[in-house]
Amino acid sequence: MQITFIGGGNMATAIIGGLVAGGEHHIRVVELHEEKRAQLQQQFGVEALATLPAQFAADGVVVLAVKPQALREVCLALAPVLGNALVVSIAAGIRCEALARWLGSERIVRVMPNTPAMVGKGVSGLYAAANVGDAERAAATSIMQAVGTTTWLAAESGIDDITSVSGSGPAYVFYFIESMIEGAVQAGFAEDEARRLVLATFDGAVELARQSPLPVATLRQNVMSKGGTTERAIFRFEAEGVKQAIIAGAMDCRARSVEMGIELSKD
Ligand SMILES: NC(=O)C1=CN([C@@H]2O[C@H](COP(=O)(O)OP(=O)(O)OC[C@H]3O[C@@H](n4cnc5c(N)ncnc54)[C@H](O)[C@@H]3O)[C@@H](O)[C@H]2O)C=CC1
Ligand SMILES: O=C(O)[C@@H]1CCC=N1
Repeated sequence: MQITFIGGGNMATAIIGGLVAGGEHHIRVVELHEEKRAQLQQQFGVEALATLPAQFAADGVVVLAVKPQALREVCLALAPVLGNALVVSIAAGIRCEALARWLGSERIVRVMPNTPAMVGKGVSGLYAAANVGDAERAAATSIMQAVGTTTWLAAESGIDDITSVSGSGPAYVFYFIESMIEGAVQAGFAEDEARRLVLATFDGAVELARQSPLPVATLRQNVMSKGGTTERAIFRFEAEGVKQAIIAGAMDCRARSVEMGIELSKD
């Protein structure tokens, strides 16, 4: 499969990294910045172009991986050369209706990936415009499965939902990790050791949650001895509204996805 990425930034790099590790595809990247082109070429051995190619293979897939604010311009430039290629947009917010209008094509799949794709542990939500066929859906699934797990969403609004969970979720987790590292440093550990301990704690806790038949809340309660140390920490989190803040943050994230769709699809 010929896969052309438009935009070679953070998310494209994560997906390309996963695809290259899995082998087999012909990958091209169109990227404005020379430094990033050189980096992509050197790191992954992919073809890196400064401008859009003149044509795409009939079974080609174009992955739109620029910021949502740049998408309209990119689509308008792409329209005359797109031919029959399938378009996979990973941009947050922008609806199929706007993409179809700009591209003059309805062969569109929206995907909400996440950066752990870089290490083969991505989570991607997929949604296809109404008249996208099974072969195109299978092509999009196979690209995203090369870098992690996939789930098809029945409604386009599911993309807003999953953005607030797995799309943006790695940042929530990194925020928690950062906070625990800062706590460990305050407790007296050197930065390196703090990082190692916190990451191992996350690894262990996630693996336990994965393997255990118990609800996550029970696993938490099992750490909290009555009158003990953990209880003191969790009581503080509850008093400070940490859980409510995380839930509210995720809801704000979802609302921003809806808002971006409206804001950036007008023209
Ligand atoms: N970073 C993340 O965790 C996730 C990002 N996304 C979506 O992925 C898209 C890209 O996000 P990031 O990779 O974080 O942004 P980024 O800013 O790292 O990458 C965008 C790249 O596109 C390039 N670019 C801009 N205009 C271009 C043009 N006309 N032609 C070719 N290249 C052009 C830029 O030079 C930049 O390297 C966004 O639409 C975002 O909503 C989706 C899921 C997760
Ligand atoms: O923050 C953003 O807008 C993008 C979409 C999901 C993750 N990063």
